[in-house]
Amino acid sequence: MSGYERCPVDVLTGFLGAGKTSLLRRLIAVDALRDTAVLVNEFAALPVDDRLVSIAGAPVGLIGEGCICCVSDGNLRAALISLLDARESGAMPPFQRVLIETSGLADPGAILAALAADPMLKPRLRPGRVVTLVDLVHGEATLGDSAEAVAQIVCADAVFFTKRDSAGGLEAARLAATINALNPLATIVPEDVADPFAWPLPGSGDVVRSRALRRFHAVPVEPRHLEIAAGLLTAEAPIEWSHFAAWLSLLLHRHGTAILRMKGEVAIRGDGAVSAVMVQSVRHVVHAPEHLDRAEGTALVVIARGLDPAAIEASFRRHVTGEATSGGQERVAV
Ligand SMILES: Nc1nc2c(ncn2[C@@H]2O[C@H](COP(=O)(O)OP(=O)(O)OP(=O)(O)O)[C@@H](O)[C@H]2O)c(=O)[nH]1
Repeated sequence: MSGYERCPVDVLTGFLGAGKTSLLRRLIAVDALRDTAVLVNEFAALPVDDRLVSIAGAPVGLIGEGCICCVSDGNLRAALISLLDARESGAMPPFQRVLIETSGLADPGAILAALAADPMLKPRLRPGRVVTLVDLVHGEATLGDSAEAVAQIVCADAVFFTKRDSAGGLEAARLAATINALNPLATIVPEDVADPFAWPLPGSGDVVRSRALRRFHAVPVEPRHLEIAAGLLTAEAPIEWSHFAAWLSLLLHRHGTAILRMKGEVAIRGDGAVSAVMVQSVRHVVHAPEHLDRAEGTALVVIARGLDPAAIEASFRRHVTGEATSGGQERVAV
């Protein structure tokens, strides 16, 4: 039997692009993840969050491709067991807490329910806190059209608003009212708090959570993400930034509401040298590109709703890389 007590599992969730990785990086910077094993899950195949968090110097584990709540919960289970075994054998530092960053489409209620029911994990882990990030710029639209975002609110212990610098106080007040109606048990963490996991919650966390989970199961949310699909854009050679920027701007202008998220690295051709940037968009909003130390090649994940990723790829090849397409029909007219 292990000499460790049951380890709390905290869950950091929030819809695509809500700011989960950014918060993780800030927590690392203020040393709030000391003694914490971090597991990161991506919906799409490219683990770019690993690279982003690695920039901030944290050890992270990745839980494969897919969304842990409904595609690969076996992966999450295996990752947790190997973490705990490594801690017991001394192969890992003696962490006191596990923090799971879910994919933007995860249903955290399903994750916690699966962990609580697992005979191998139950004696070694206990539920911690679910913190749901809500993006003030896109939160209202997302809660209006995405069952996944609603599910993330419904099982939150705490909700933390992000992108306050890009939105007014009115959005915060409106969203707080919506959130309160969806989940009156969720505490809205004040904006100046650095670590929402450390903000005190009213009452016992376990009592609050079990009530929240009951409430969650009463809500008819379809946890499968059938109409959402991810694609990967790659290029054999570094690309011309101006071509890429023009293509992206037209694509988002025309299909911004269908393109939920784009994230990844673009290798750019320069004067005799290749540079690389991390490019991100959330719906139609493109965030400032972040320069990377080294170029590993263009690899961009696109997550779209109701738009075939193969058509986006065909458009990208035609307008940006100039590479021949494999005969896919180009339905994304940009
Ligand atoms: N203006 C502003 N931008 C932010 C803030 N937090 C995050 N962002 C930007 O929003 C984009 C998405 O942030 P991420 O931290 O990658 O979001 P995420 O939730 O991890 O995204 P997924 O893993 O794809 O679901 C990035 O370009 C961030 O720089 C914020 O508070 N203000």
